[in-house]
Amino acid sequence: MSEHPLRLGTRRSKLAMAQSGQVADAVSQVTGRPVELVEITTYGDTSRESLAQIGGTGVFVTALRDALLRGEVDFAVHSLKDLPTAQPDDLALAAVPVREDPRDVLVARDGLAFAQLPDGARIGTGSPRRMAQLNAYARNHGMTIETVAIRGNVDTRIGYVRSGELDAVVLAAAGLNRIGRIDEVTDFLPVDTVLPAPGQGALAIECAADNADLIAALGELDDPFTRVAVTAERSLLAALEAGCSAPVGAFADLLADGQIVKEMRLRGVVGTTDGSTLVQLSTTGPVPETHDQAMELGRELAAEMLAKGAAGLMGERAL
Ligand SMILES: NCc1[nH]cc(CCC(=O)O)c1CC(=O)O
Repeated sequence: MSEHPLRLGTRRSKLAMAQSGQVADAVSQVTGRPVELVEITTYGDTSRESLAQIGGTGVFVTALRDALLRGEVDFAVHSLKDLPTAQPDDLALAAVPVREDPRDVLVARDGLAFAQLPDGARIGTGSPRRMAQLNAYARNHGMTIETVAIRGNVDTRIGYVRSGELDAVVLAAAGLNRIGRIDEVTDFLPVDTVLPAPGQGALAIECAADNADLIAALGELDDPFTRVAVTAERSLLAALEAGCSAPVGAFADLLADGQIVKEMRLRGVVGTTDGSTLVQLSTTGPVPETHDQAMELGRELAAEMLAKGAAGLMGERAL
């Protein structure tokens, strides 16, 4: 391949720079070419409006995609959970690298775990999905908590705890891992308590659909299992006709019998943000071998959830 560096378009937030830097290293290993980071500012980075007001996390993605399509950069790295479920024809999802910790975590004052929070504890999160599941858990365990809508980068969010304004905030483990702050976690929330966002913990490496050489080179970083798992999770989200700011959680994992992987399980949840109603279901089937099979698993679970009233619980996107 030629000598000129590959240009990786990235947002300039700490999280984006960290994950782009890690992927840049991996890409230059597999391609033998240097990779340079090209910083791109997105509307979501400068706006103080809430995510729902500016149209969801898709705003973070659009500016990077525009730069790709204009040929200003060769590829981009996204947090998969921020990617809209519809893949544009002119862009290729060249690789989904192996997923890291998909869980949500608590960063609380005084090292407190979730179960140790006092009555009336104020917990910050901007995510209706997290609110719905935390409030449902509290209701079912005789706790009273107050979920408080916040947004901002990781520093800002953890800052609310350090300043004493909130008792705790909820964040994704993967993000804290990538920026080297995982030691500030005071509780890892099991996926049985809080199902993560579809695709949480996974990255997406995207480039122009007509760049076959680059697609092939980046494909070295693809993890086929992560890809089918997140495909099923995102298919569920799409079939519920929900966006990335909807109160929808989904997680696909493997069920093994000893060392032998038997099946894939897909779990999904939708709920009201106050936690008074949750529709939570799971389905299990053969590990999908194709994109279409993974899509089908997501659609099947969505149909069952819709039959149980899921559609009526998704009107809360404004939170
Ligand atoms: N909502 C923004 C966002 N997008 C991706 C991550 C974390 C990394 C990931 O889930 O892959 C975060 C931060 C968070 O939710 O705490």
